[in-house]
Amino acid sequence: MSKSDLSSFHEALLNAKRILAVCGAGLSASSGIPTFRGAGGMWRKHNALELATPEAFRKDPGLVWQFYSLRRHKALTSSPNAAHYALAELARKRPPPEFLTLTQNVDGLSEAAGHVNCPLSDPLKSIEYLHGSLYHVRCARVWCRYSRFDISDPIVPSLLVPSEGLDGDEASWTSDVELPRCPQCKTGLLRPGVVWFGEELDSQMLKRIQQYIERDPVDLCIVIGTSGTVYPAAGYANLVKAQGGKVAIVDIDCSVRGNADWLFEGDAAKLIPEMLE
Ligand SMILES: CC(C)NC(=O)[C@H](Cc1c[nH]c2ccccc12)NC(=O)[C@H](CCCC/N=C(/NCCC(=O)O)S[C@H]1O[C@H](COP(=O)(O)OP(=O)(O)OC[C@H]2O[C@@H](n3cnc4c(N)ncnc43)[C@H](O)[C@@H]2O)[C@@H](O)[C@H]1O)NC(=O)OCc1ccccc1
Repeated sequence: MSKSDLSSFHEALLNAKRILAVCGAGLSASSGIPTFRGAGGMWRKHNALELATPEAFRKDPGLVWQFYSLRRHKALTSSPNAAHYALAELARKRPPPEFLTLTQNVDGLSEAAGHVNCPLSDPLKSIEYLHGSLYHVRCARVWCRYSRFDISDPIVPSLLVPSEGLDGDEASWTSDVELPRCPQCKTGLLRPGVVWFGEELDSQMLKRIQQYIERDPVDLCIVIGTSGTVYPAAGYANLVKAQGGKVAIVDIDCSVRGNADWLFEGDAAKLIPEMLE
């Protein structure tokens, strides 16, 4: 059986009682959302991964807010692709606890495709947002609990994304911009409600995922458009493999991908609908 044998994958999907999907930036790539490692992971001479840290925000909140204002603008003006819809469709056909999706993406495109958690099946989830959302903002002061859902674009006038976008010339952007402030404590800056490097993921969520994987063996793990370099997200497929479950990897470049039962090389937006039909 070749590793890209769709019929054996379909059979495994059909017979699977518990399925896990782990998604990364590659899932949203063909919706026009840049990946982290695409374009060398650089945004204006800054390493995107370095901007996603509490240290960067402490050092230059204006720069970090420009980075996130652009990503909010990009995500708000982008649409889900066929892979987002196919995953949402499978979630409807295989309600919790049959199918759980873990996404590292903060762009809201899975949600926009209707891939949402049904309150009736609480506390069981269809999808877990490992790294938060661009549309959830909260006070940066640890003792202030203020937060809100916010899709305004820009979130404050001075963070308007110049028409030529932020990748344009430096001049179009200054760092002493008027930043969004906390309306509750009046002293704190608001920050994007995403999990930055060095920050803990939501412990309740991590417990739910652990229970999902440990309660009954996961038969099939589908790893979609992720370089598998960021933890704990990158560890779940190996956990499934260690339990005797099977792993399928979908990536535009499978050349460096190791121990999987299936390797489907290509655009997730094209392959996922075929795999999940
Ligand atoms: C870099 C890495 C080594 N560092 C970590 O993992 C760290 C530290 C760490 C913890 N445990 C470890 C164990 C070992 C080593 C290090 C660690 N983890 C943390 O800090 C986590 C928090 C991590 C979350 C960070 N926040 C993000 N996002 C939100 C913000 C934001 O988005 O701005 S991570 C962010 O980057 C990651 C990017 O990875 P991908 O999504 O995979 O994207 P990438 O561009 O890399 O790859 C895209 C893939 O798609 C493919 N592709 C492209 N186009 C397509 C296409 N069209 N179709 C299909 N595939 C495609 C490409 O080929 C490629 O393979 C995503 O997770 C994304 O969410 N917190 C934590 O563990 O807390 C406790 C703790 C803390 C400290 C020390 C110990 C314990």
